[in-house]
Amino acid sequence: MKSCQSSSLSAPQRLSGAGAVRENSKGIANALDGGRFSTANVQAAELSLCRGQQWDKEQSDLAIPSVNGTFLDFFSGGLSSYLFYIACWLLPQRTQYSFFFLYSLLFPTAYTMTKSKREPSSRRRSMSDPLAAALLPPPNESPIERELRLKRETEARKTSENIDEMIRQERIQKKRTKADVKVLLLGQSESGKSTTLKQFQLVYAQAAFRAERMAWRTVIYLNLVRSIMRILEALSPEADNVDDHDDGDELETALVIISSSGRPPSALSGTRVPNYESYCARLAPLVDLEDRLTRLLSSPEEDEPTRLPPSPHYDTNGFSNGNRGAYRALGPANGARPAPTISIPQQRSFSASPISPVNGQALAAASGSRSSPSTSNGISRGKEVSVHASVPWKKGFTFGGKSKSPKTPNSGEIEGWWENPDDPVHTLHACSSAMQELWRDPKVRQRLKEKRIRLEESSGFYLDDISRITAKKYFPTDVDVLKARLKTTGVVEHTFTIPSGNDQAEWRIYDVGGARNQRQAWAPYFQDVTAIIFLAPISAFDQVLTEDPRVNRLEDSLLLWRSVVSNKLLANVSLVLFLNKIDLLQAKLEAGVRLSHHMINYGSRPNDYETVSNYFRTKFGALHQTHTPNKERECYIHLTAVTDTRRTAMIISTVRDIIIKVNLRNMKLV
Ligand SMILES: Nc1nc2c(ncn2[C@@H]2O[C@H](COP(=O)(O)OP(=O)(O)OP(=O)(O)O)[C@@H](O)[C@H]2O)c(=O)[nH]1
Ligand SMILES: [Mg+2]
Repeated sequence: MKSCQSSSLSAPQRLSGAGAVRENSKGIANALDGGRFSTANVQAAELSLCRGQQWDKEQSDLAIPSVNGTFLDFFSGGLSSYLFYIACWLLPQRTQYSFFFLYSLLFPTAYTMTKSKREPSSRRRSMSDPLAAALLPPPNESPIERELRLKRETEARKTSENIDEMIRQERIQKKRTKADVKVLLLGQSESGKSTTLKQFQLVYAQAAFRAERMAWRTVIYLNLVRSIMRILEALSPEADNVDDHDDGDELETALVIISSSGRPPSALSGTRVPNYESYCARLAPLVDLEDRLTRLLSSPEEDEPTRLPPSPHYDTNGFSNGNRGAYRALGPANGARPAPTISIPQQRSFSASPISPVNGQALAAASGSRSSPSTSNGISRGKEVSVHASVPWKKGFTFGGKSKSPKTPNSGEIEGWWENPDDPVHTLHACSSAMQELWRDPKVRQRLKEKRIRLEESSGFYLDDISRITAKKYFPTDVDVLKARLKTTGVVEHTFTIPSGNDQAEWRIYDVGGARNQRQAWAPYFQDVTAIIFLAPISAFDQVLTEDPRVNRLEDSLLLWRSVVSNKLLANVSLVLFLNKIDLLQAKLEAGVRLSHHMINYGSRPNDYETVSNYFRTKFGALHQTHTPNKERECYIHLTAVTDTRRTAMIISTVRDIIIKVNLRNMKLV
């Protein structure tokens, strides 16, 4: 009866579910004599197993009913034991325990009824209590036997306690090594949160990342088309008569960069682009294509940017109102997590005048649409189009379902799309040379410069790669996917299995929408969070918020950072700060944009990258020092350009080690 020997049972064996119980019941069955399966036998053996005692067959001889007894004896003892035995084999572990519990409640009554004729009352009572039955001293026990028995019992108790302690320790150890890590990516819109998440995918879920590359083709096409549309819009003579910031919701942050002093005079009467109308005519098919790509990525019913519930008064600390940025922090009234959505910012259409006779219809749909909110085919212009994350937009981009080729076995990507006449690549391919001419045209560049439009800072910038991207067999590279811009709304959870010492841990990373109307969705995710990676795009010191063109983006980042570091709910959460977009910062400073023009406090310090980046590091670090409710907490600051794959992979590895270390330390304290 090997399994009854507690010392030979390791803790995992004892915890290993139905198998262990079956093994035990087999041992019990073997121990029973000549088919004398009885309630007390089984109970005593099972209990001695549970208590870590050597099951003593002699104990089972304590007036056990047998199949040779009366019918009632058989029913209460024999039949029920059979039932128990069968249940041990058939039922899952949890059910076995319930069954065993019920069984011991029901049958002892019948059993004691049958035995009452033969047993003294004390024994009867004890037999109705399985534990007492198992521990009952033999009748006529001598003092020496008693002493031995008590010694045995003490040893058994000690063994049992040791096993319990082993189990407890194993549980703690398991929790430590397999601990779930929960990371929140926070920061304003376009700070680089989703790009950081893609970098995590590239490092820890490369196969899945690569398998999805094809789906990003649609987003990349849309990003490119929108860049072209923006240029045409900027060149439009009508655009000069309209204030660029009349409706902040419709602008993308990085597109139009206007200093606090307002529109430069050259923007109003500047360089004329003689080929403007010709460009409009040649690029007119892109108007429809833009709508089509937007539709492809959108949920049919969705025309609201977000479906977040109204924000209640949830704020306690942090997320205080900034002087200009009203941060209400907050979560849904019932604490429920809002449904995640992804949005693609829709752009204004350009205006062409006069309408080309060739492409007049397409252009007509686009022209004058500043005043008309929708196109001929019903898509709202100037409004963000949203797609719920539940919409499987990444799957099966067959563009009309006509792609006859199957998916490749390894990557799941669609083959032979270029043979499908409905594929958007054909329209792009046809417009490719016009797009390249437009982007290379020195007059166009001059006009954009006059209007202080720096498209190269804009998200989804693919204008230097037009010929590659519009090629019929274009296949997005990793970097293309990293650069693709798809605005997040709501909160999207991603799970990774990440090496952690000799083991692996499950990481849940939450990518949130960073626009102001999205921030109310963050708070419900603060609970149990292990670490926050906060992204502050420090290149944005001369830019304004899309949501509120009166607010400087860097100021918004600083206020948001202060709200996070001062939040008491997050007092014990590890903080990692990415001062992001340093590549753009460097380019901007080299182009002569002065930080002191936008941050008066910067004073007369040198305008070089080293000094500026150190200034930001100190400024953000000092905010943490001053406002953190936990003075022990360290804040880890990195200067990043999260579109740089190699560098970011190294930073992610460092961040992972930090988070694991801090997490382990915190758990030991718990
Ligand atoms: N050049 C450069 N571009 C970056 C960097 N980080 C992000 N981007 C680009 O900036 C754009 C916005 O980045 P996202 O990751 O979508 O921003 P987000 O924080 O998720 O924005 P929301 O979803 O609106 O909250 C993308 O097109 C990125 O490719 C960077 O360090 N350098
Ligand atoms: Mg995002």
